[in-house]
Amino acid sequence: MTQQSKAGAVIRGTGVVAGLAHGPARWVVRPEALDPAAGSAGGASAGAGTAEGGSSDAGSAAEAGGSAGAPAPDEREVERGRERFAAAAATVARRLDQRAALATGVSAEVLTANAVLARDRGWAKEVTKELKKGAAVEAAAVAATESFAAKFAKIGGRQAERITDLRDLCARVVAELRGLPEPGIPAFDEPGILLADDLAPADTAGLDPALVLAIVCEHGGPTSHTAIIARQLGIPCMVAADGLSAVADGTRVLVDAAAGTVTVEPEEGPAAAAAEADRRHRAAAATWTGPAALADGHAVSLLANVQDGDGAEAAGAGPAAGIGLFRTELAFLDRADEPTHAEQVALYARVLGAFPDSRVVTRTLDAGSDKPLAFAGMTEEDNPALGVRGIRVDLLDRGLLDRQLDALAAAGRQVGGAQSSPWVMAPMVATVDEARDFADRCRSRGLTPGIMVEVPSVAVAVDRFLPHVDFLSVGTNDLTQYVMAADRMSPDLAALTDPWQPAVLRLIRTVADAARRAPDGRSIPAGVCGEAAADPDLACVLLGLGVTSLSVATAALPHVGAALAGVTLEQCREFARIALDSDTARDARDAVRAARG
Ligand SMILES: C=C(OP(=O)(O)O)C(=O)O
Repeated sequence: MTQQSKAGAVIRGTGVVAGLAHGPARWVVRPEALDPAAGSAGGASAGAGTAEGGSSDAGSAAEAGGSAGAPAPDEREVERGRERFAAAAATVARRLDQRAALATGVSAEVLTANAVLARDRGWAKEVTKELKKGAAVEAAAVAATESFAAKFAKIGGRQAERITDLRDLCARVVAELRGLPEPGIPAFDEPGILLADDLAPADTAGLDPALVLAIVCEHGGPTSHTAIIARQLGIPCMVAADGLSAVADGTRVLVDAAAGTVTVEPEEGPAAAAAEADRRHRAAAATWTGPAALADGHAVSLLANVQDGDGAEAAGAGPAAGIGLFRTELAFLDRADEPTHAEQVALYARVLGAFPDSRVVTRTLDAGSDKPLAFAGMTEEDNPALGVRGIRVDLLDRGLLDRQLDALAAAGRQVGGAQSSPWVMAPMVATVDEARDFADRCRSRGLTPGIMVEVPSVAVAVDRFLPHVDFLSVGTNDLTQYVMAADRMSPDLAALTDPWQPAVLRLIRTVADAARRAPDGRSIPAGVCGEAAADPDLACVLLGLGVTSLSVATAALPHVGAALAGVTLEQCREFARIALDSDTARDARDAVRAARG
């Protein structure tokens, strides 16, 4: 750990909002109140002024977790503790409501959701249970919180990411019980980089982007509230930055959220220049309105990735030229039963209707691995990323894919016009047989068939697949996972699953070259719809490699569009040459970034 504090040391994490920032580190101080031991009946009531325990009962105290050694209380003491907790939680909830009223969008929603959590009856009940075991009210609050945190951690996923919200609420309630000011963000007297174990939503929602240049958390995940709000505020953000605690408050750092790095005490001149260049790029993005084109006038097909009707309509209202990836499985993740034909038609028609005159690419259900669908009939597997997922689910239930294609064809007929023969692609295709079978089933319904290029077998032998399909779309997230043999979900392997890996870029070039020279003199569209396309520098490289479209999250469109507007096709080709000529992902990124300036 100590070596990470040295000048030039690099801490790695996961970037969740791209951007670069340079400035002094400012730590959020963790409230000591969250240490259960500090809140026990014997030692935690400082400030609150009362010892919640009463008569002695060693047996119940031993069971009390945070209250070990505390005597069993009488009913009045339990009631007093319950009332004090309820009053403190109500005060915290009221303050959150007040802040929600001043906030907008996701920030307001998050603050309101946390106010609701502060009033949660289950939490209060658990606190009473702890009080009855003899815990002081603060220890009871901490123990009840930790009991829920353990349950959330067991459930995992998004629920686990709510642990931070819960602990933050608990810290606020304990501070209130002690008569102390609420814990939170330090005062910024100059712009700086906010560092934290993990940020609480109540903190993130009130951040001033003029002062907080970037956020780096030692913990947290890409879908945590911190990430969501940072994205809304446009603040570069990194999570899972292992070893961050070794960076002392006040140390100057350079955060590169796109690369997922924090450099401790970097060389001042280059760091300041890089941050300034990034600030310029972001300012250009703020004013970019499309349509996408290169500086030499070459039009670029810049499309949106969506997952439901709302997302499609939001994309339709912006500069996207269409939809390059509609992830249908994400629309049904919470469904126990397969959506009916009518439900599917309604959803697909809404998405197709968002771009009545342009391309909308629907991906058939990519169920499995990190996106389990309850109704897809999958069983638990030891190695789900290499198991039954995507088009392979057809092995379990052939009807599922057919019914989805039927619904999409019906939606296309309903919307009509340019959408009467919707583009549809299959995920996880690995063999020519699968591609041919999928294409036949699409064509028999009047659909336009394509496949994702995400299994290396397709990229390596792409010329054998081209005769069967009308378009290709490279899913760089999975392609990188499978080329590098590195789980895309593992934060420890983030350096391997970096889409700048030259081996991945070489495969993309192979695919783009082959698609341009498809059989029968055809030129088959070959786009990229993975996260790689949302990195402005890498987007330039991908165009230089010859891909025909880029599809990115709607929020990333202006960043990519503005970057493309600043370069010519010849420059993109040069960036591609530089990247392909690199030995490592980091070298490729650094060299292209330096060339782009
Ligand atoms: C776009 C992709 O698919 P997913 O939804 O699995 O990220 C990809 O793998 O790049």
